[in-house]
Amino acid sequence: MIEAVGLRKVYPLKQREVVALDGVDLHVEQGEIFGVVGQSGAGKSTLLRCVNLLERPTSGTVSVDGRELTALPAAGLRRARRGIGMVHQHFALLSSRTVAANVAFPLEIAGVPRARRAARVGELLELVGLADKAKAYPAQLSGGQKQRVGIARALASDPKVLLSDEATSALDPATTESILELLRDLNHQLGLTILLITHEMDVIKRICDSAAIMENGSFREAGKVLDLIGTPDSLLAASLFPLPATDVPDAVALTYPRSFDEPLMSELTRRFDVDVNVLGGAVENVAGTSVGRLNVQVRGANRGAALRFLSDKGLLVREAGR
Ligand SMILES: Nc1ncnc2c1ncn2[C@@H]1O[C@H](COP(=O)(O)OP(=O)(O)OP(=O)(O)O)[C@@H](O)[C@H]1O
Repeated sequence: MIEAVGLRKVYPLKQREVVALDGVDLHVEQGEIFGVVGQSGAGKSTLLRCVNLLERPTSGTVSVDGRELTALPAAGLRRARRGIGMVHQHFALLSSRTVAANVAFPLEIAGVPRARRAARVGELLELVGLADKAKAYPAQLSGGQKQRVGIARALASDPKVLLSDEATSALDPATTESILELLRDLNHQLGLTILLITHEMDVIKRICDSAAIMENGSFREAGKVLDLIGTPDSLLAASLFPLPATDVPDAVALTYPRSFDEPLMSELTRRFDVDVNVLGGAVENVAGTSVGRLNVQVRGANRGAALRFLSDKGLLVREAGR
């Protein structure tokens, strides 16, 4: 659905050049939520702006829904952009307009007649759970409600793709959760493809099907979240489930790349007569699967065979202690 190939963006400054994107290949499938995570300055916002061509890449191509945006003339690009909604970190609402008028704004610009506009705004406010706030002004809303208005406005032209620029960074944890849930619901209900940028690993854990870790203008790692977690030495797995360094003897770091029905640890102690002591870590539900990483001390004469058993079962096993 979104295909970017060899994206480079160089900002020429007076003294030097800033390479904000350094050869990014992005592949977002239809109907998935793809999260790009990275620290400040990694190039995330530049990437998002290059995807809808708010910013023209220095080189490389961008296609959305089969159309190469980088090859379109200005009028074609304006039309294509209607198929791409955008949600902003600080909501970007017009303070002098009511909630309904904010949501109607892109429809007015597109020349949609008044009656159709009103009906569509009603549907959109219903969709984001704000039907009772149509006449309120942005100043009368909470942060989460403002972001719901931002989302409704982004969906006004019925886009197939939604770009989210740190949509939850200005929100408290409970509100973040409810906005992420809304994005997940919209993704399911409307088949909406979502490309989001975030600096919060939790956002990736909560709602993303695929993810990329961005550093210095390029992707260090990209793919399906569950595949990446199951890849040995995955940076994403280590970032999603950080393990403290341990100097406990005979410790191993175990990665669970999928759910296991059987009680592996009790089977381990029974079959191999080893002592197992969980030192730390977490296993959590990601995309309906229990995945995570644990530091576990495994001691006993059959330790080697016990670890081989875990690896044969599909866990990733790494020596962690001395
Ligand atoms: N208009 C611009 N002119 C010059 N340099 C820019 C411009 N926009 C971004 N940059 C530089 O490009 C690099 C990437 O910036 P970008 O905003 O894309 O990163 P980011 O990962 O989104 O960071 P943040 O999370 O802080 O928004 C940074 O070094 C930034 O200073």
